[in-house]
Amino acid sequence: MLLNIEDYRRRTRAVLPRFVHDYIEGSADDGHCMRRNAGDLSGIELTPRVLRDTTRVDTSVEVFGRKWALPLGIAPTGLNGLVRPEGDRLLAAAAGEAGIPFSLSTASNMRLEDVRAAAPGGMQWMQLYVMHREMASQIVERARKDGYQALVLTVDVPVSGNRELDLRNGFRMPFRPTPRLAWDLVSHPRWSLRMAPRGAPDFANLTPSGSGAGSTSMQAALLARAMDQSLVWESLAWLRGMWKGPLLLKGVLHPDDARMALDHGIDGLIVSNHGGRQNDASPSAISALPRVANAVAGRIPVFMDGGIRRGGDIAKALALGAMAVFVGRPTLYGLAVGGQQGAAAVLKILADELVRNMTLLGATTVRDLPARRLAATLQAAEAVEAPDAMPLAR
Ligand SMILES: Cc1cc2nc3c(=O)[nH]c(=O)nc-3n(C[C@H](O)[C@H](O)[C@H](O)COP(=O)(O)O)c2cc1C
Repeated sequence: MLLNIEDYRRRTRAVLPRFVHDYIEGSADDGHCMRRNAGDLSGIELTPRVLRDTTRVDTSVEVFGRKWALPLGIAPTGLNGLVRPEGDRLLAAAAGEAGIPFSLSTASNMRLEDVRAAAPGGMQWMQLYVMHREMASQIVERARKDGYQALVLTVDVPVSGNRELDLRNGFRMPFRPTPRLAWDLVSHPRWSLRMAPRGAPDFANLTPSGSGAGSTSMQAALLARAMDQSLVWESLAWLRGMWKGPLLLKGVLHPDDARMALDHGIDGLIVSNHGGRQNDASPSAISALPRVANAVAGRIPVFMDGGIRRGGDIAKALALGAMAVFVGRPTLYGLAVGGQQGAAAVLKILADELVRNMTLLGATTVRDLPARRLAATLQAAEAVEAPDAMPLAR
């Protein structure tokens, strides 16, 4: 029975070849940071308030002038096409149906225009990796023309984290099957048959027009996450010159960096350690969240991702100052198990759990969730005081 995200996670192991499964599940070094994300979330307590009218529970939230049905979005993940053909489009459609945003990765396997066309009424954010400034400019320009609503600059990948599972599996781009990989494919015939008509997915946004896959060296550079390491705070003016809409930084954990972001006119922050895939010594996202939220003091919205596996985790993050959260792996599990429907089912599980949790907490809107009202116990956040109120969107 697929009752919860953990059920989907387990099923994923059976339906995907090992190298794809390990790519999703993998973390940096020894996985300490990834485990901290989950462990610190589990250590947070929210004390219910009783005898409140919870006949109607409203999970919606307004972000940058748009209404989200849930305080939840899909985080950018590269290589969704390895999980299912056209995985980017399927996830975007699932998010659109659920009334929540989808973030498209620079490392997507479909052209950003095609993803947008597949869910034109939906909310889509474009995630940016800067490998070459010229290429990044072209992606930003295309995203602007095509109506992407926010630009998310990922700042926690100056180099790739050490993903030893991928190395052991011989996973690289362009995809070249080794005997071991070939055996992996043969033992997962359904996945292989689904992939066969299109061949191995490649990165689809690396040429100016978005047609063709870009050079082999560019493909390899993106998989190796060979970023422009000269990107600094001052470089943000270059991005701002091209992008007038909401500009967010993803991967901020330190309160001083949050203050720097304010000084540089950033519109929103995503507190994230990349799902434990980058610096294994990073704090859990949930423990970093209240410090960042306090530093920002409601001036811009703060989001969070990393380890969200239950609706109750969403409530915890909102209690500690997030306006909304994102999930990375959970919707990939759904995609792996059941395509668009599977991703939709995962979102529904999280939504139903959130409604139940809010009801149990006596919270009828997301504004009832901030910590002081619920007497949250913040072991994970040490002595840092939880923010008083939800930050307001500008
Ligand atoms: C398979 C995979 C690929 C990812 N690719 C990207 C990416 O291309 N860009 C990015 O900013 N973050 C990427 N991330 C990080 C996610 O956006 C997000 O921060 C993380 O998955 C959240 O943790 P969770 O998986 O525990 O929900 C990726 C994560 C996974 C699991």
